Amino acid sequence: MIELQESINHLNQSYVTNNIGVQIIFENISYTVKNKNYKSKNKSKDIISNNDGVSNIKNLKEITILDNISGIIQPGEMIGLFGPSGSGKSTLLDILAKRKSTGTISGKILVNGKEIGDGFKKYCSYVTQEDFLLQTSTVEETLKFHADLRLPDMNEKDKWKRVEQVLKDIGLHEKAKSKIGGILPGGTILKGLSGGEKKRVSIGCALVTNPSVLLLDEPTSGLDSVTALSVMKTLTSLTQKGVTVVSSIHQPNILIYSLFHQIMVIIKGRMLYNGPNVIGYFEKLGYKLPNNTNPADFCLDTSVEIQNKEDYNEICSQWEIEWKQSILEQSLNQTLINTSEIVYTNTSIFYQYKILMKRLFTDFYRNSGAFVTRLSSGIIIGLLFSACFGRLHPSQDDILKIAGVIFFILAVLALSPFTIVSLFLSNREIFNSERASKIYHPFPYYLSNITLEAFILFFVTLFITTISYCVNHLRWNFTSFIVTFVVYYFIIVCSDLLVITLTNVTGKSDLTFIYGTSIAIIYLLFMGFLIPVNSLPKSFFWLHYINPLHYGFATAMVIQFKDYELTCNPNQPCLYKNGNDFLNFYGFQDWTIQKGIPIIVLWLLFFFFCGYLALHKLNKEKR
Ligand SMILES: Nc1ncnc2c1ncn2[C@@H]1O[C@H](COP(=O)(O)OP(=O)(O)OP(=O)(O)O)[C@@H](O)[C@H]1O
Repeated sequence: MIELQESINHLNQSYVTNNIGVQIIFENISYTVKNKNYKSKNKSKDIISNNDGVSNIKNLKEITILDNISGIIQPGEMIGLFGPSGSGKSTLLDILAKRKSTGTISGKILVNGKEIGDGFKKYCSYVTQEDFLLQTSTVEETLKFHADLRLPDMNEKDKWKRVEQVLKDIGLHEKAKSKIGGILPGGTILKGLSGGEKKRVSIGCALVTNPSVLLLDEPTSGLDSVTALSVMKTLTSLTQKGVTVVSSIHQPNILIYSLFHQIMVIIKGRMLYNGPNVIGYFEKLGYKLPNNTNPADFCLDTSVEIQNKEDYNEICSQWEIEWKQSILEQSLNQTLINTSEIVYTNTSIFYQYKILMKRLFTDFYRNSGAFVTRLSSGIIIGLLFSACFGRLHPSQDDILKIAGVIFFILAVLALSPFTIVSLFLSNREIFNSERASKIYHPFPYYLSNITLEAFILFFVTLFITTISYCVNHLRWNFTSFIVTFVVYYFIIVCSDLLVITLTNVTGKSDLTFIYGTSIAIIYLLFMGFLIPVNSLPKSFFWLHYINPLHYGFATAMVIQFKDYELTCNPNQPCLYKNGNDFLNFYGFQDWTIQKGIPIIVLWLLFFFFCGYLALHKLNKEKR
């Protein structure tokens, strides 16, 4: 008993040197999801009415994906989860890892005899089928990132020791300083690790907490047989240290098959077999392994054959009775550590922000091409249009051109953030995967991204404003310049946040462009330059109220024209004797900087929260 308590204490201190043995028993697990194709007019036909599979499914309100599935996973064993495609392997792994965010789950999961608790996250890790890794990070940085966020109680030195140990465990000690590599947002290819090595890094990320249970969804998919074997051998070496490994797998070769201590076979959401001798069981059912046949292939072929039989449900029910009577009874009597005492602690939001900021700036530095492109396009556009307008004078001839410069700068600032759509979408997959692992809260992630964006936009705006001021000779004094810069900066950040919101809402670049450009066109049209607000048709008048660009334009115009002396040409009619007359024409005579800037800040805050809500609530990966 004392030994068991010591193990728990070790685990609660996070830096575990020995794995606790973890047994998982799941009993009568069912998982149903709402049928999106369900037609309400078919409500009365919930009962299957004909033999056409598609129309039958349409008649069902709910689809059962797992149906009363039970099984046992013993400590320190390697379990292979077999079954035809779509049988429910990934669903079962998701449920065991507590990662299902949709549907209804019923049944019981016992970890060492006790109901699964929150501490499970501390000693269970999950490796998804796809590798979601930041391309520009090195192997050791990737592992350290996970160590920083998953081992809150450990000091820096011990975290590095842990990273070293994991590098050895996954056999990538030599590649510690290599970049992950892959296609960067924007299309540049960064040379890095092979597919097998990336998979090892994904496994390594799961291993930093020294988990006692490792769940893997098809860790060998997309790998050649040699690499697949080497990955599976790495997993086997973990079981020798006491880790329980559960892995779904498609058609492993005989060498990989022989590494499994136990096999679970699922067909159509039901458990067909769970134990060490699947071949013997199939023989009992009348299916004999032919000579020179890979047992894994035989296993899959047989399970497909059984699932196509009309009585497959009875065969599964028969197995369940057998399993409950023989295996379950014995397993319930084992003495195991009470894992319900293990607590899971998260790192603080500030610490998460710091770690995410560090990774983001390293990524930014290493992939600064996107930044240079954004900056240079800002400079080129600024130079081009400033040169077109040329040097402007406070005269009747140039007054409209000065307003045109202000309008054009705001239009450029409103449209330029569309360049970030692909960057946000590519990082979203990594975010979704890390969020599912619950290693950080979405808020510090969002805030760190906005911080970086604000940093980049600062320079873009500074260049455009300075170029325009210098070339076009706008009203010059230091305060005017600074206030104009602040207005422009807030407007570009507003547009950026709007694009981020749309990206998070739609999740697709084409939709973001369609909605974004439509909004931008409306904003530009009702900004107050092309049609002064007091000339707007009554039915559209309200549109300028919900237009941050209008407030930006009005404020920038006031900075430029309030009490501005204008010269008149004696040979031409003098339309505006001074800047105030011109502001009057646009309906900005009562507008002030003190009114404009707070309203723009409120818009900024509004888009900031919209962007966050879209990321937090609408961007959830539905599993
Ligand atoms: N949330 C969900 N909503 C609707 N259908 C779902 C949901 N989750 C899973 N399914 C369906 O349940 C079935 C089982 O899916 P699952 O991914 O678990 O199968 P699998 O055995 O892992 O398949 P594969 O080997 O091809 O990856 C599939 O038909 C899948 O489309």
